[in-house]
Amino acid sequence: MKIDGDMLIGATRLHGAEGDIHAIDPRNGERLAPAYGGGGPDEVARACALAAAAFDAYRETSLAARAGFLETIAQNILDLGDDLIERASAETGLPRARIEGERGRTVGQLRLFAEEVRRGDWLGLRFDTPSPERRPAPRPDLRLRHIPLGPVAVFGASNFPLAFSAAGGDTAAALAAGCPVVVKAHSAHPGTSEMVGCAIRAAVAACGLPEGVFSLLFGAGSSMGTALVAHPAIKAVGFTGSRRAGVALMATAAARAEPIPVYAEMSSINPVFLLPVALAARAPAIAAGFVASLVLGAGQFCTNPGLVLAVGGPDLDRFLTEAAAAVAAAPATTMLTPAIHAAYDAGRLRLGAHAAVATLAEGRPAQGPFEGRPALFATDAAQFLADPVLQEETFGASSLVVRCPDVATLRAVAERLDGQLTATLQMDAGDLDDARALLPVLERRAGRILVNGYPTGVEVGHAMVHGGPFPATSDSRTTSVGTLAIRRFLRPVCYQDLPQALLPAALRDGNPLGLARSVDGVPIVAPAI
Ligand SMILES: NC(=O)C1=CN([C@@H]2O[C@H](COP(=O)(O)OP(=O)(O)OC[C@H]3O[C@@H](n4cnc5c(N)ncnc54)[C@H](OP(=O)(O)O)[C@@H]3O)[C@@H](O)[C@H]2O)C=CC1
Ligand SMILES: O=C(O)CCC(=O)C(=O)O
Repeated sequence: MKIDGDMLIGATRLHGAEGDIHAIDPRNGERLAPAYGGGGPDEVARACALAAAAFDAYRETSLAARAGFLETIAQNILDLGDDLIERASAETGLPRARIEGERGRTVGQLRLFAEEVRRGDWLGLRFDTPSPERRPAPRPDLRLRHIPLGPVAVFGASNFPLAFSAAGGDTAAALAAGCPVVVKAHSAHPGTSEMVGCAIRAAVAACGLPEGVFSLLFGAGSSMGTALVAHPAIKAVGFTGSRRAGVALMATAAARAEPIPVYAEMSSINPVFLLPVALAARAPAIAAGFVASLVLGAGQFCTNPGLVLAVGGPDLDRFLTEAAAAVAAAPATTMLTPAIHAAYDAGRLRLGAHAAVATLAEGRPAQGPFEGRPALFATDAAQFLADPVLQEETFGASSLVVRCPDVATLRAVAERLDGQLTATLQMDAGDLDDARALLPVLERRAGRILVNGYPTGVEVGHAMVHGGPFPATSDSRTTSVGTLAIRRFLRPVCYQDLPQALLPAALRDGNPLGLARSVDGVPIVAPAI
């Protein structure tokens, strides 16, 4: 597919005039054509006006039509074929197989949301039956459904050019909810974004939807991204990236005349707790699994295991020997962008130079210009607690092991951790009491708790939570992966004593759409239709 470097503002292609953006192939540092013209306030205003104009029509599309739209996007992405795989690989340095897997996840995610939309449970229909005879006051007829919030701004993530970008989880969830979407493409993969944007735009046209359902903008985050979040038509924001940018967007959203929710997924170091019985029984196997997770994708996952906590002693020493050997044997790997590589190297060198930190191993030296060397560091619990810098995310394949004198200290350290996306326990049956004591702490700290696995690799499903307390995310009540993510873009509306003719179909007597509902607090499953 030919790419032009244009923004997609509804059905119009437009080349921005606010400075050129070039993707860089991080495998060799070469600039990739074409140049993408950055947009400014005019393009933001145009995309937002179209999105606002599309909202009422789009949000009242039938569930079947909306699901069909999501499925058409999925098919159109697949139809981009190898061009998409090659471009995404060139723009990110991620290998083909990874991009192919990510495309499968992206398409699967859209299809899962299509099923979710059709089922309609997310409308959360509730009925309180009226009681005109009730004294002292009659009870009104109350009916509740959830409606979409309005146009959503989505920021593509550098580390998932497909699954967390133009047609990624935030876009899929917002479109499923009935919200038009304006994407601010990540400047690292504009070509991939344009291709996927075209696939969405073609689906908009094929499904007969208003053009403003989807727009794609290019431009600098700090100017155009900020203008997008500040625009009055935008009613919510989905973001995956750095804590700095996420916090800036939260501040912009909070300072608006009408503040709006920002769902930002930011930084997490994903602690892995090695409990004593498991460590004694299988230190080498745990080390092998841990290092595999650490170096996966050059460590460029927000679920990367950046912190390990264990009780010091010979069993931990065995783990460290094995893990250090595996890290030392691991190759340096191309990182997503020159800036991400530079930030990783700076973080790795800062940790290595920290007076309270020992360098246990570094991976093989870099061969290419933007390759990151894996690294493993160690400190002890007292030092870790004394310096908050040691809790900061080093985005890449770097991890810090914290030696604790006993299990009570392990728990005390857990109490002091920032909010996390995940917390992992390596445990055997003999660790159950320690695990039970840790669990309430981990529940307060993390969105997902795993046993005997590793945090990288997030399953897209109905029970997944990819979220957690700040700074893992800006709103711990939600998830950015899985069908529950649709809730971020909905709000409840109660209809009191409306005549049947005025009620939305989902709330009319006789359940004409055949949807699940609760009546006077009692759930009633959807009839099979
Ligand atoms: N938690 C996670 O999953 C991830 C964390 N990161 C962290 O982020 C670092 C940088 O990576 P990157 O992906 O570029 O992440 P950034 O957070 O820097 O950028 C993400 C998006 O936000 C935009 N942006 C940047 N600053 C602002 C701002 N002040 N106001 C509004 N929008 C802004 C960027 O625009 P522009 O296109 O102009 O850059 C980009 O579109 C990594 O080194 C890593 O530490 C990265 C990826 C994922
Ligand atoms: O590991 C995953 O599948 C998702 C991770 C993620 O959200 C991220 O790295 O930004």
